[in-house]
Amino acid sequence: MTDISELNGRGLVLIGCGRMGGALLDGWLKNGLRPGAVHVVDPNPRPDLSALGVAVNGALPPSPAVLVIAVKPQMMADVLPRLNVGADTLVISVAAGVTIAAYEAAFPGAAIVRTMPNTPAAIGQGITAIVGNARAGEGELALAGALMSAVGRTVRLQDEGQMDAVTALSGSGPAYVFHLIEAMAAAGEAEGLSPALALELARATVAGAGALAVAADEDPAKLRENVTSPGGTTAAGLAQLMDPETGLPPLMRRTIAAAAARGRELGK
Ligand SMILES: NC(=O)C1=CN([C@@H]2O[C@H](COP(=O)(O)OP(=O)(O)OC[C@H]3O[C@@H](n4cnc5c(N)ncnc54)[C@H](OP(=O)(O)O)[C@@H]3O)[C@@H](O)[C@H]2O)C=CC1
Ligand SMILES: O=C(O)[C@@H]1CCC=N1
Repeated sequence: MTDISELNGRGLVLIGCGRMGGALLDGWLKNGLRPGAVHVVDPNPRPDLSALGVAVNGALPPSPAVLVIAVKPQMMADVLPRLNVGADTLVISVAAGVTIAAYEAAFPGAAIVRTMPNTPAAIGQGITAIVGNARAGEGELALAGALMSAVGRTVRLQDEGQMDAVTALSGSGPAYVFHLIEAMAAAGEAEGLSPALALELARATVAGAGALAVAADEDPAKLRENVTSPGGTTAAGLAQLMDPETGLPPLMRRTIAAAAARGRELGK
């Protein structure tokens, strides 16, 4: 089954409808999941859910087709023991760090798919990495892929061991890019631009460069070279940014290593 509207029969339960769970839910509803087929559990649910026809904090179906877990990793010890799933319920997690083994302990025998989406999912431009346990066959992986494809691209991992690095790169990555926008705007202000103009230029530059990086045939290194005139302004800026000791590469190395290490800690 790879059409998410086919979930409309047995339904989907979403545990945690915050920033990530909410973005996923919006994508599913836009892509054929009936609101009446969705049950959300959340202590402070979004006010629009009931009006949409989504069941909120009511009795859960005993054997939904899919159970999606989108609470903070720190909540798992409290949340997982309260959940029951049917023999053929597919359990999908979006949580950082929490391992397939932890879900297998909570839901013995269940098909588990661990995923890592990111917040551009809110506009259908996310990227989600997907890996399943031994019980998750092609059908379950395809269903998880269909759900995540509703909010952007998907990639399958062969090895769950890659998930902390993926989380550090693409899961957390949007925050790094937003901080890049903040830092570029602040630097523009320091050079005399108004805050509004600096932010507009920084935002549009990152958006345009990101779109070009995806659309162009050339790789990012060639796109960078295309901007860089010998002896020009870009070369002067890049000499700072690409400094092997103080530039972006060692900083990004430390950034992603720290995020991946935190993912490993959250999984303990
Ligand atoms: N945000 C991101 O960029 C990404 C997040 N993730 C993962 O998604 C998960 C959720 O993160 P995020 O959406 O950012 O966090 P949020 O805090 O925005 O969402 C979590 C939601 O779960 C609710 N909640 C708390 N306790 C319970 C409970 N016992 N039962 C049901 N719901 C509960 C929270 O309610 P309340 O706020 O009232 O406590 C909140 O609405 C995390 O595991 C995170 O690792 C994955 C990829 C990217
Ligand atoms: O910060 C976090 O832990 C989550 C996981 C990836 C993005 N946000």
